[in-house]
Amino acid sequence: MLPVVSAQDIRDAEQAWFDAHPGGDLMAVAADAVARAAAELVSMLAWYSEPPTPRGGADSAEGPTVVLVVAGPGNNAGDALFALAGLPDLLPDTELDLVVWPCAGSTHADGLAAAKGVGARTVDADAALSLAARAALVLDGVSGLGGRPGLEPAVLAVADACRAHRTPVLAVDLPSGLVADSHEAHACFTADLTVTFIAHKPAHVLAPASGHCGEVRLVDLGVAAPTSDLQLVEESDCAAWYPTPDASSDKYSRGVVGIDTGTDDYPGAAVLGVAGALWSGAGMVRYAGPWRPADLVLAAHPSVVVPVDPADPGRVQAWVCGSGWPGPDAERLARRVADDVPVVVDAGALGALPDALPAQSILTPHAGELARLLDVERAAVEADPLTHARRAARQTGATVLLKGASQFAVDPDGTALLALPGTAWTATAGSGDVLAGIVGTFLAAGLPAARAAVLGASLQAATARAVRAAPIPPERLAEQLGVIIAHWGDSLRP
Ligand SMILES: NC(=O)C1=CN([C@@H]2O[C@H](COP(=O)(O)OP(=O)(O)OC[C@H]3O[C@@H](n4cnc5c(N)ncnc54)[C@H](O)[C@@H]3O)[C@@H](O)[C@H]2O)[C@@H](O)CC1
Repeated sequence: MLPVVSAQDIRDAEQAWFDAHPGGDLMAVAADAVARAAAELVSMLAWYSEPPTPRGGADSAEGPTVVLVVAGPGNNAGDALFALAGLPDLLPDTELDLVVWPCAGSTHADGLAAAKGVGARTVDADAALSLAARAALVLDGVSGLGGRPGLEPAVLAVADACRAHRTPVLAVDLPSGLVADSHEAHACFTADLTVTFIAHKPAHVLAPASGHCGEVRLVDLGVAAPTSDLQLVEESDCAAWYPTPDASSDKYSRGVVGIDTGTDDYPGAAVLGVAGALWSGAGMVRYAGPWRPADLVLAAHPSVVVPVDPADPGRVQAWVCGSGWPGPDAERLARRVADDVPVVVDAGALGALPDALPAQSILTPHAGELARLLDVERAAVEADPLTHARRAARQTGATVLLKGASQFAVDPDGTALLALPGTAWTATAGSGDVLAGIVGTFLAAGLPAARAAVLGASLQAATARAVRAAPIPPERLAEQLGVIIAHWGDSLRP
Protein backbone atom coordinates (compact mmCIF):
# COMPACT_ATOMS: atom_id res chain seq x y z
CA MET A 1 0.00 0.00 0.00
CA LEU A 2 1.13 3.53 -0.68
CA PRO A 3 0.22 6.53 1.46
CA VAL A 4 -1.82 9.30 -0.14
CA VAL A 5 -0.60 12.52 1.40
CA SER A 6 -1.78 16.13 1.57
CA ALA A 7 0.26 18.97 0.07
CA GLN A 8 0.95 20.36 3.53
CA ASP A 9 2.28 17.02 4.80
CA ILE A 10 4.58 16.85 1.76
CA ARG A 11 5.84 20.36 2.46
CA ASP A 12 6.44 19.42 6.11
CA ALA A 13 8.38 16.31 5.06
CA GLU A 14 10.48 18.40 2.68
CA GLN A 15 11.16 20.91 5.41
CA ALA A 16 12.21 18.16 7.81
CA TRP A 17 14.58 16.87 5.12
CA PHE A 18 16.06 20.33 4.55
CA ASP A 19 16.51 20.76 8.32
CA ALA A 20 18.41 17.48 8.43
CA HIS A 21 20.40 18.21 5.25
CA PRO A 22 21.46 21.87 5.30
CA GLY A 23 22.33 23.05 1.81
CA GLY A 24 20.67 19.97 0.25
CA ASP A 25 19.14 20.32 -3.20
CA LEU A 26 15.91 18.40 -3.68
CA MET A 27 15.09 20.30 -6.85
CA ALA A 28 18.15 18.85 -8.56
CA VAL A 29 16.97 15.33 -7.79
CA ALA A 30 13.39 16.13 -8.86
CA ALA A 31 14.56 17.77 -12.09
CA ASP A 32 16.83 14.85 -12.90
CA ALA A 33 13.90 12.43 -12.57
CA VAL A 34 11.74 14.66 -14.77
CA ALA A 35 14.50 14.97 -17.38
CA ARG A 36 14.94 11.20 -17.55
CA ALA A 37 11.20 10.66 -17.94
CA ALA A 38 11.05 13.36 -20.63
CA ALA A 39 13.99 11.84 -22.53
CA GLU A 40 12.32 8.44 -22.32
CA LEU A 41 9.09 9.82 -23.78
CA VAL A 42 10.86 11.69 -26.59
CA SER A 43 12.95 8.62 -27.50
CA MET A 44 9.95 6.31 -27.37
CA LEU A 45 7.83 8.55 -29.57
CA ALA A 46 10.69 9.01 -32.07
CA TRP A 47 11.08 5.23 -32.19
CA TYR A 48 7.38 4.71 -32.85
CA SER A 49 7.00 7.40 -35.51
CA GLU A 50 7.60 6.56 -39.15
CA PRO A 51 9.67 8.30 -40.45
CA PRO A 52 11.43 8.83 -37.10
CA THR A 53 10.25 12.34 -36.36
CA PRO A 54 8.19 13.81 -33.54
CA ARG A 55 4.46 13.35 -33.23
CA GLY A 56 2.27 16.39 -33.89
CA GLY A 57 0.82 18.37 -36.79
CA ALA A 58 1.78 18.11 -40.46
CA ASP A 59 4.71 20.51 -40.26
CA SER A 60 6.31 18.44 -37.52
CA ALA A 61 7.60 15.97 -40.09
CA GLU A 62 10.72 18.07 -40.54
CA GLY A 63 13.06 20.02 -38.31
CA PRO A 64 14.34 19.62 -34.80
CA THR A 65 12.45 17.96 -31.95
CA VAL A 66 10.51 20.65 -30.10
CA VAL A 67 10.23 20.38 -26.32
CA LEU A 68 8.11 23.16 -24.85
CA VAL A 69 8.06 24.07 -21.17
CA VAL A 70 5.03 25.98 -19.97
CA ALA A 71 6.65 27.62 -16.97
CA GLY A 72 4.72 29.17 -14.09
CA PRO A 73 6.16 31.44 -11.43
CA GLY A 74 7.08 28.88 -8.73
CA ASN A 75 9.36 25.96 -7.94
CA ASN A 76 7.28 23.65 -10.11
CA ALA A 77 8.65 25.61 -13.08
CA GLY A 78 12.12 25.26 -11.54
CA ASP A 79 11.82 21.47 -11.78
CA ALA A 80 10.64 21.69 -15.40
CA LEU A 81 13.32 24.18 -16.46
CA PHE A 82 16.24 22.32 -14.86
CA ALA A 83 14.85 19.16 -16.49
CA LEU A 84 14.85 20.92 -19.86
CA ALA A 85 18.47 21.91 -19.24
CA GLY A 86 19.31 18.25 -18.68
CA LEU A 87 17.79 17.00 -21.94
CA PRO A 88 20.70 17.60 -24.36
CA ASP A 89 22.96 15.33 -22.30
CA LEU A 90 20.30 12.62 -22.18
CA LEU A 91 19.46 12.87 -25.90
CA PRO A 92 22.87 13.51 -27.52
CA ASP A 93 21.76 12.21 -30.92
CA THR A 94 18.57 14.28 -31.14
CA GLU A 95 18.47 17.74 -32.62
CA LEU A 96 16.46 19.62 -29.99
CA ASP A 97 14.60 22.91 -30.11
CA LEU A 98 14.16 23.77 -26.43
CA VAL A 99 11.44 26.34 -25.85
CA VAL A 100 10.14 28.07 -22.72
CA TRP A 101 6.93 30.02 -22.35
CA PRO A 102 6.99 31.90 -19.04
CA CYS A 103 3.23 32.03 -18.86
CA ALA A 104 3.10 34.28 -15.78
CA GLY A 105 5.57 36.80 -17.21
CA SER A 106 8.42 35.86 -14.92
CA THR A 107 9.51 32.38 -13.92
CA HIS A 108 12.06 30.49 -11.81
CA ALA A 109 15.18 32.56 -12.50
CA ASP A 110 17.87 29.92 -11.89
CA GLY A 111 15.94 27.32 -13.83
CA LEU A 112 15.48 29.68 -16.76
CA ALA A 113 19.17 30.56 -16.73
CA ALA A 114 20.08 26.86 -16.77
CA ALA A 115 17.72 26.23 -19.69
CA LYS A 116 19.08 29.20 -21.60
CA GLY A 117 22.56 27.92 -20.86
CA VAL A 118 21.88 24.90 -23.09
CA GLY A 119 20.29 26.99 -25.85
CA ALA A 120 16.63 27.23 -24.81
CA ARG A 121 14.69 30.18 -26.21
CA THR A 122 11.68 31.93 -24.71
CA VAL A 123 8.46 32.52 -26.64
CA ASP A 124 5.20 34.38 -26.11
CA ALA A 125 1.68 32.98 -25.72
CA ASP A 126 0.90 32.92 -29.45
CA ALA A 127 4.07 31.03 -30.33
CA ALA A 128 3.49 28.63 -27.43
CA LEU A 129 0.00 27.90 -28.69
CA SER A 130 1.24 27.13 -32.17
CA LEU A 131 4.09 24.97 -30.81
CA ALA A 132 1.66 23.03 -28.61
CA ALA A 133 0.18 21.60 -31.78
CA ARG A 134 3.45 20.18 -33.06
CA ALA A 135 5.86 19.77 -30.15
CA ALA A 136 7.32 16.35 -29.46
CA LEU A 137 6.67 16.98 -25.79
CA VAL A 138 5.15 19.64 -23.57
CA LEU A 139 6.46 19.88 -20.02
CA ASP A 140 3.71 21.27 -17.80
CA GLY A 141 5.47 23.29 -15.11
CA VAL A 142 2.80 25.89 -14.44
CA SER A 143 2.00 24.78 -10.91
CA GLY A 144 2.35 21.79 -8.62
CA LEU A 145 1.87 21.67 -4.86
CA GLY A 146 1.08 25.39 -4.90
CA GLY A 147 -1.58 25.04 -7.60
CA ARG A 148 -4.90 26.81 -7.37
CA PRO A 149 -7.99 25.71 -9.32
CA GLY A 150 -8.17 26.37 -13.04
CA LEU A 151 -5.91 27.98 -15.60
CA GLU A 152 -5.59 31.42 -17.19
CA PRO A 153 -7.29 31.50 -20.64
CA ALA A 154 -3.99 31.59 -22.57
CA VAL A 155 -2.61 28.63 -20.57
CA LEU A 156 -5.88 26.77 -20.93
CA ALA A 157 -5.68 27.30 -24.70
CA VAL A 158 -2.29 25.53 -24.71
CA ALA A 159 -3.63 22.69 -22.56
CA ASP A 160 -6.59 22.33 -24.94
CA ALA A 161 -4.31 22.39 -27.99
CA CYS A 162 -2.21 19.58 -26.52
CA ARG A 163 -5.35 17.51 -26.05
CA ALA A 164 -6.70 18.34 -29.51
CA HIS A 165 -3.42 17.47 -31.27
CA ARG A 166 -2.58 14.58 -28.95
CA THR A 167 0.70 16.26 -28.13
CA PRO A 168 2.38 14.28 -25.34
CA VAL A 169 2.33 16.09 -21.99
CA LEU A 170 4.55 15.36 -19.02
CA ALA A 171 3.16 17.02 -15.89
CA VAL A 172 5.66 17.94 -13.22
CA ASP A 173 4.26 16.83 -9.86
CA LEU A 174 0.64 17.44 -10.90
CA PRO A 175 -1.23 18.50 -14.04
CA SER A 176 -1.59 22.26 -13.64
CA GLY A 177 -5.09 23.45 -12.94
CA LEU A 178 -5.70 20.62 -10.47
CA VAL A 179 -5.38 21.12 -6.73
CA ALA A 180 -3.20 18.54 -5.00
CA ASP A 181 -5.64 17.81 -2.16
CA SER A 182 -8.80 17.66 -4.28
CA HIS A 183 -10.43 15.07 -6.48
CA GLU A 184 -12.11 17.79 -8.55
CA ALA A 185 -11.25 18.05 -12.23
CA HIS A 186 -10.91 21.78 -12.75
CA ALA A 187 -9.87 23.05 -16.18
CA CYS A 188 -6.36 21.60 -16.41
CA PHE A 189 -3.65 19.96 -18.49
CA THR A 190 -4.23 16.31 -19.34
CA ALA A 191 -0.95 14.47 -18.94
CA ASP A 192 0.31 11.26 -20.48
CA LEU A 193 2.76 10.95 -17.62
CA THR A 194 2.93 12.69 -14.26
CA VAL A 195 6.20 12.56 -12.36
CA THR A 196 5.47 13.22 -8.73
CA PHE A 197 7.59 13.36 -5.64
CA ILE A 198 7.72 11.75 -2.17
CA ALA A 199 4.11 10.41 -2.20
CA HIS A 200 0.88 10.43 -4.16
CA LYS A 201 -1.47 13.29 -3.45
CA PRO A 202 -5.27 12.92 -3.53
CA ALA A 203 -5.56 14.41 -7.04
CA HIS A 204 -3.33 11.63 -8.42
CA VAL A 205 -5.59 8.84 -7.23
CA LEU A 206 -9.13 10.18 -6.86
CA ALA A 207 -11.47 10.49 -9.85
CA PRO A 208 -12.18 12.61 -11.73
CA ALA A 209 -8.91 14.53 -11.15
CA SER A 210 -6.86 11.34 -11.45
CA GLY A 211 -8.16 10.89 -14.99
CA HIS A 212 -5.95 13.83 -16.05
CA CYS A 213 -2.70 12.45 -14.62
CA GLY A 214 -2.00 9.63 -17.07
CA GLU A 215 0.59 7.21 -15.71
CA VAL A 216 1.78 8.46 -12.32
CA ARG A 217 5.45 7.84 -11.62
CA LEU A 218 6.51 8.28 -8.01
CA VAL A 219 10.05 9.47 -7.23
CA ASP A 220 10.88 9.43 -3.52
CA LEU A 221 13.70 12.04 -3.71
CA GLY A 222 15.22 10.31 -0.68
CA VAL A 223 12.55 11.88 1.55
CA ALA A 224 10.57 9.50 3.77
CA ALA A 225 6.88 9.60 2.84
CA PRO A 226 4.60 10.83 5.65
CA THR A 227 2.10 8.39 7.07
CA SER A 228 -1.53 8.77 6.05
CA ASP A 229 -4.97 7.47 6.97
CA LEU A 230 -5.65 7.06 3.22
CA GLN A 231 -3.73 4.24 1.56
CA LEU A 232 -3.62 3.32 -2.08
CA VAL A 233 -3.96 -0.42 -2.57
CA GLU A 234 -1.56 -1.96 -5.08
CA GLU A 235 -1.91 -5.10 -7.13
CA SER A 236 0.71 -6.80 -4.94
CA ASP A 237 -1.52 -6.22 -1.88
CA CYS A 238 -4.47 -7.80 -3.66
CA ALA A 239 -2.36 -10.79 -4.66
CA ALA A 240 -1.19 -11.25 -1.07
CA TRP A 241 -4.70 -10.89 0.42
CA TYR A 242 -6.56 -13.12 -2.01
CA PRO A 243 -7.59 -16.28 -0.06
CA THR A 244 -5.94 -18.89 -2.27
CA PRO A 245 -6.96 -22.44 -1.29
CA ASP A 246 -4.32 -25.03 -0.39
CA ALA A 247 -4.19 -28.77 0.17
CA SER A 248 -5.89 -28.43 3.54
CA SER A 249 -8.84 -26.43 2.19
CA ASP A 250 -12.39 -27.68 1.95
CA LYS A 251 -15.62 -25.92 1.07
CA TYR A 252 -16.25 -24.90 4.68
CA SER A 253 -12.77 -23.62 5.42
CA ARG A 254 -12.85 -21.58 2.21
CA GLY A 255 -16.06 -19.94 3.34
CA VAL A 256 -19.78 -20.46 2.95
CA VAL A 257 -21.56 -17.35 1.66
CA GLY A 258 -25.22 -16.91 2.49
CA ILE A 259 -27.11 -14.81 -0.02
CA ASP A 260 -30.48 -13.30 0.77
CA THR A 261 -31.01 -10.96 -2.14
CA GLY A 262 -33.58 -10.52 -4.90
CA THR A 263 -37.36 -10.54 -4.83
CA ASP A 264 -39.99 -11.95 -7.10
CA ASP A 265 -40.07 -8.54 -8.78
CA TYR A 266 -36.28 -8.23 -9.00
CA PRO A 267 -34.92 -11.76 -9.22
CA GLY A 268 -31.88 -10.87 -11.35
CA ALA A 269 -30.04 -9.31 -8.43
CA ALA A 270 -29.93 -12.72 -6.77
CA VAL A 271 -28.45 -14.39 -9.83
CA LEU A 272 -25.86 -11.63 -10.16
CA GLY A 273 -24.76 -11.68 -6.51
CA VAL A 274 -24.44 -15.46 -6.61
CA ALA A 275 -22.33 -15.15 -9.78
CA GLY A 276 -20.03 -12.70 -8.01
CA ALA A 277 -19.66 -15.02 -5.03
CA LEU A 278 -19.02 -18.15 -7.11
CA TRP A 279 -16.60 -16.65 -9.62
CA SER A 280 -14.57 -14.95 -6.92
CA GLY A 281 -13.95 -18.29 -5.20
CA ALA A 282 -16.59 -19.03 -2.53
CA GLY A 283 -16.30 -22.51 -0.99
CA MET A 284 -20.08 -22.80 -1.06
CA VAL A 285 -23.04 -20.52 -1.70
CA ARG A 286 -26.35 -20.93 0.07
CA TYR A 287 -29.15 -18.92 -1.50
CA ALA A 288 -31.95 -18.17 0.97
CA GLY A 289 -34.42 -15.86 -0.73
CA PRO A 290 -37.85 -16.06 -2.40
CA TRP A 291 -38.71 -18.94 -4.73
CA ARG A 292 -38.71 -17.15 -8.07
CA PRO A 293 -35.13 -15.88 -7.75
CA ALA A 294 -34.18 -19.21 -6.12
CA ASP A 295 -35.30 -21.09 -9.22
CA LEU A 296 -33.37 -18.72 -11.48
CA VAL A 297 -30.27 -19.00 -9.28
CA LEU A 298 -30.41 -22.78 -9.48
CA ALA A 299 -30.93 -22.75 -13.21
CA ALA A 300 -27.88 -20.52 -13.70
CA HIS A 301 -25.72 -22.02 -10.95
CA PRO A 302 -26.55 -25.63 -10.02
CA SER A 303 -23.77 -25.76 -7.40
CA VAL A 304 -25.74 -23.38 -5.16
CA VAL A 305 -27.50 -24.89 -2.16
CA VAL A 306 -31.08 -23.69 -1.81
CA PRO A 307 -32.73 -24.61 1.50
CA VAL A 308 -36.38 -25.60 1.50
CA ASP A 309 -36.97 -23.16 4.33
CA PRO A 310 -35.13 -19.85 3.76
CA ALA A 311 -35.49 -19.15 7.48
CA ASP A 312 -33.35 -22.20 8.24
CA PRO A 313 -30.63 -22.15 5.60
CA GLY A 314 -27.79 -23.87 7.49
CA ARG A 315 -24.47 -22.44 8.61
CA VAL A 316 -22.84 -19.59 6.73
CA GLN A 317 -19.75 -17.48 7.47
CA ALA A 318 -21.09 -14.26 5.94
CA TRP A 319 -24.40 -12.94 4.62
CA VAL A 320 -25.08 -10.76 1.59
CA CYS A 321 -28.36 -8.83 1.88
CA GLY A 322 -30.27 -6.06 0.18
CA SER A 323 -29.50 -6.27 -3.56
CA GLY A 324 -32.77 -6.36 -5.48
CA TRP A 325 -34.85 -5.45 -2.46
CA PRO A 326 -37.23 -2.75 -3.67
CA GLY A 327 -36.95 -0.90 -0.36
CA PRO A 328 -35.97 -1.23 3.28
CA ASP A 329 -36.99 -4.55 4.88
CA ALA A 330 -35.91 -4.46 8.52
CA GLU A 331 -37.40 -7.85 9.29
CA ARG A 332 -35.59 -9.61 6.45
CA LEU A 333 -32.26 -8.01 7.42
CA ALA A 334 -32.75 -8.68 11.13
CA ARG A 335 -33.11 -12.43 10.43
CA ARG A 336 -29.60 -12.50 8.94
CA VAL A 337 -28.08 -10.12 11.46
CA ALA A 338 -29.25 -12.54 14.18
CA ASP A 339 -26.72 -15.11 12.93
CA ASP A 340 -23.98 -12.80 14.20
CA VAL A 341 -21.69 -13.38 11.22
CA PRO A 342 -20.45 -10.45 9.06
CA VAL A 343 -23.11 -9.02 6.73
CA VAL A 344 -22.69 -7.22 3.42
CA VAL A 345 -25.47 -4.65 3.54
CA ASP A 346 -26.34 -3.55 0.01
CA ALA A 347 -29.01 -1.49 -1.74
CA GLY A 348 -32.48 -1.88 -0.11
CA ALA A 349 -31.00 -3.16 3.16
CA LEU A 350 -29.13 0.13 3.65
CA GLY A 351 -32.41 1.80 4.57
CA ALA A 352 -33.18 -0.71 7.31
CA LEU A 353 -30.04 -0.70 9.43
CA PRO A 354 -30.44 -2.07 12.94
CA ASP A 355 -28.85 -0.33 15.94
CA ALA A 356 -25.85 -2.61 15.67
CA LEU A 357 -24.48 -4.88 12.97
CA PRO A 358 -22.27 -7.93 13.55
CA ALA A 359 -18.54 -7.23 13.72
CA GLN A 360 -16.79 -6.91 10.34
CA SER A 361 -20.00 -6.01 8.51
CA ILE A 362 -19.77 -3.88 5.38
CA LEU A 363 -22.15 -1.29 3.95
CA THR A 364 -21.89 -0.89 0.17
CA PRO A 365 -23.59 2.40 -0.77
CA HIS A 366 -23.09 4.49 -3.89
CA ALA A 367 -23.08 8.27 -3.49
CA GLY A 368 -26.89 8.58 -3.55
CA GLU A 369 -27.38 5.82 -0.96
CA LEU A 370 -24.68 7.31 1.25
CA ALA A 371 -26.42 10.69 1.04
CA ARG A 372 -29.71 9.09 2.15
CA LEU A 373 -27.94 7.24 4.95
CA LEU A 374 -26.49 10.51 6.27
CA ASP A 375 -29.51 12.63 5.39
CA VAL A 376 -27.49 15.05 3.25
CA GLU A 377 -27.66 16.11 -0.40
CA ARG A 378 -26.04 13.81 -2.94
CA ALA A 379 -24.03 16.81 -4.17
CA ALA A 380 -22.47 17.13 -0.73
CA VAL A 381 -21.28 13.52 -0.86
CA GLU A 382 -19.95 14.00 -4.39
CA ALA A 383 -18.06 17.13 -3.32
CA ASP A 384 -16.29 15.29 -0.50
CA PRO A 385 -16.87 11.53 -0.74
CA LEU A 386 -14.17 10.44 1.67
CA THR A 387 -15.33 12.64 4.54
CA HIS A 388 -18.89 11.39 4.14
CA ALA A 389 -17.81 7.75 3.96
CA ARG A 390 -15.82 8.28 7.15
CA ARG A 391 -18.83 9.83 8.85
CA ALA A 392 -21.06 6.90 7.90
CA ALA A 393 -18.49 4.37 9.12
CA ARG A 394 -18.15 6.18 12.44
CA GLN A 395 -21.91 6.51 12.91
CA THR A 396 -22.78 2.92 12.04
CA GLY A 397 -19.70 1.13 13.40
CA ALA A 398 -19.49 -0.76 10.08
CA THR A 399 -16.93 -0.62 7.30
CA VAL A 400 -18.22 1.46 4.39
CA LEU A 401 -17.35 0.56 0.81
CA LEU A 402 -18.25 3.66 -1.17
CA LYS A 403 -18.85 2.69 -4.80
CA GLY A 404 -18.23 4.93 -7.79
CA ALA A 405 -15.37 5.99 -10.02
CA SER A 406 -13.03 5.92 -7.00
CA GLN A 407 -13.91 3.24 -4.45
CA PHE A 408 -12.85 3.40 -0.81
CA ALA A 409 -13.22 1.03 2.09
CA VAL A 410 -13.41 3.09 5.25
CA ASP A 411 -13.24 1.62 8.74
CA PRO A 412 -15.04 3.17 11.72
CA ASP A 413 -11.69 4.57 12.94
CA GLY A 414 -11.44 6.57 9.70
CA THR A 415 -8.64 4.65 8.00
CA ALA A 416 -9.40 4.33 4.31
CA LEU A 417 -8.16 1.99 1.60
CA LEU A 418 -8.51 3.04 -2.02
CA ALA A 419 -9.26 0.22 -4.45
CA LEU A 420 -7.46 -0.36 -7.74
CA PRO A 421 -8.94 1.86 -10.44
CA GLY A 422 -11.44 0.42 -12.87
CA THR A 423 -13.20 1.73 -15.94
CA ALA A 424 -16.44 3.57 -16.52
CA TRP A 425 -17.75 0.50 -18.38
CA THR A 426 -18.76 -1.06 -15.05
CA ALA A 427 -21.21 1.80 -14.46
CA THR A 428 -24.14 -0.50 -15.31
CA ALA A 429 -27.19 -1.88 -13.55
CA GLY A 430 -26.15 -5.07 -11.81
CA SER A 431 -22.44 -4.30 -11.21
CA GLY A 432 -23.17 -3.53 -7.57
CA ASP A 433 -25.11 -6.78 -7.14
CA VAL A 434 -22.12 -8.76 -8.43
CA LEU A 435 -19.75 -6.77 -6.23
CA ALA A 436 -21.80 -7.52 -3.11
CA GLY A 437 -21.45 -11.23 -3.84
CA ILE A 438 -17.69 -10.92 -4.39
CA VAL A 439 -17.25 -9.06 -1.12
CA GLY A 440 -19.36 -11.71 0.62
CA THR A 441 -16.91 -14.38 -0.57
CA PHE A 442 -13.97 -12.57 0.96
CA LEU A 443 -15.79 -11.91 4.24
CA ALA A 444 -16.78 -15.58 4.45
CA ALA A 445 -13.14 -16.51 3.84
CA GLY A 446 -12.27 -14.57 7.01
CA LEU A 447 -10.68 -11.42 5.63
CA PRO A 448 -11.02 -8.30 7.79
CA ALA A 449 -13.85 -6.13 6.49
CA ALA A 450 -11.81 -3.34 4.89
CA ARG A 451 -9.62 -5.81 3.03
CA ALA A 452 -12.59 -7.89 1.92
CA ALA A 453 -14.30 -4.74 0.63
CA VAL A 454 -11.33 -3.25 -1.15
CA LEU A 455 -10.20 -6.61 -2.53
CA GLY A 456 -13.67 -7.18 -3.99
CA ALA A 457 -13.82 -3.72 -5.55
CA SER A 458 -10.28 -4.10 -6.88
CA LEU A 459 -10.95 -7.52 -8.36
CA GLN A 460 -13.99 -6.30 -10.26
CA ALA A 461 -12.17 -3.12 -11.37
CA ALA A 462 -9.04 -4.92 -12.51
CA THR A 463 -11.14 -7.42 -14.44
CA ALA A 464 -12.97 -4.59 -16.18
CA ARG A 465 -9.62 -3.06 -17.16
CA ALA A 466 -8.42 -6.40 -18.47
CA VAL A 467 -11.36 -6.73 -20.85
CA ARG A 468 -10.40 -3.25 -22.02
CA ALA A 469 -12.61 -0.56 -23.52
CA ALA A 470 -15.70 -2.54 -24.37
CA PRO A 471 -19.15 -2.94 -22.92
CA ILE A 472 -19.65 -6.14 -20.96
CA PRO A 473 -22.68 -7.13 -18.89
CA PRO A 474 -21.89 -7.57 -15.19
CA GLU A 475 -22.69 -11.29 -15.21
CA ARG A 476 -20.20 -11.82 -18.05
CA LEU A 477 -17.59 -9.71 -16.30
CA ALA A 478 -18.08 -11.90 -13.23
CA GLU A 479 -17.13 -14.93 -15.34
CA GLN A 480 -13.77 -13.28 -16.11
CA LEU A 481 -12.76 -12.64 -12.47
CA GLY A 482 -10.58 -15.74 -12.58
CA VAL A 483 -8.32 -14.12 -15.18
CA ILE A 484 -7.20 -11.56 -12.62
CA ILE A 485 -7.14 -14.06 -9.73
CA ALA A 486 -4.83 -16.28 -11.81
CA HIS A 487 -2.70 -13.28 -12.72
CA TRP A 488 -2.38 -12.36 -9.04
CA GLY A 489 -1.42 -15.95 -8.23
CA ASP A 490 1.24 -15.92 -10.95
CA SER A 491 2.65 -12.68 -9.58
CA LEU A 492 3.33 -14.38 -6.23
CA ARG A 493 5.38 -17.23 -7.72
CA PRO A 494 9.13 -16.75 -7.34
N1 LIG B 1 9.76 22.47 -1.83
C1 LIG B 1 10.74 21.74 -2.35
O1 LIG B 1 11.80 21.66 -1.85
C2 LIG B 1 10.55 21.04 -3.60
C3 LIG B 1 9.60 21.49 -4.48
N2 LIG B 1 9.50 20.94 -5.67
C4 LIG B 1 8.62 21.51 -6.66
O2 LIG B 1 8.08 22.70 -6.22
C5 LIG B 1 6.67 22.67 -6.36
C6 LIG B 1 6.06 23.56 -5.35
O3 LIG B 1 6.55 24.83 -5.61
P1 LIG B 1 5.85 26.17 -5.12
O4 LIG B 1 5.57 26.08 -3.67
O5 LIG B 1 6.69 27.28 -5.58
O6 LIG B 1 4.47 26.13 -5.82
P2 LIG B 1 4.09 25.94 -7.36
O7 LIG B 1 5.24 26.17 -8.24
O8 LIG B 1 3.37 24.66 -7.44
O9 LIG B 1 3.00 27.04 -7.60
C7 LIG B 1 3.04 28.29 -6.97
C8 LIG B 1 3.01 29.43 -7.96
O10 LIG B 1 2.19 29.13 -9.08
C9 LIG B 1 1.13 30.07 -9.20
N3 LIG B 1 -0.06 29.31 -9.58
C10 LIG B 1 -0.73 28.45 -8.80
N4 LIG B 1 -1.76 27.93 -9.46
C11 LIG B 1 -1.75 28.45 -10.69
C12 LIG B 1 -2.58 28.32 -11.80
N5 LIG B 1 -3.63 27.49 -11.78
N6 LIG B 1 -2.32 29.04 -12.89
C13 LIG B 1 -1.28 29.86 -12.91
N7 LIG B 1 -0.43 30.06 -11.87
C14 LIG B 1 -0.66 29.35 -10.77
C15 LIG B 1 1.00 30.71 -7.83
O11 LIG B 1 0.52 32.02 -7.95
C16 LIG B 1 2.41 30.66 -7.31
O12 LIG B 1 3.15 31.79 -7.74
C17 LIG B 1 6.32 21.22 -6.25
O13 LIG B 1 5.08 20.94 -6.84
C18 LIG B 1 7.47 20.58 -6.98
O14 LIG B 1 7.25 20.61 -8.37
C19 LIG B 1 10.48 19.94 -6.11
O15 LIG B 1 11.54 20.64 -6.66
C20 LIG B 1 10.92 19.09 -4.99
C21 LIG B 1 11.45 19.90 -3.88
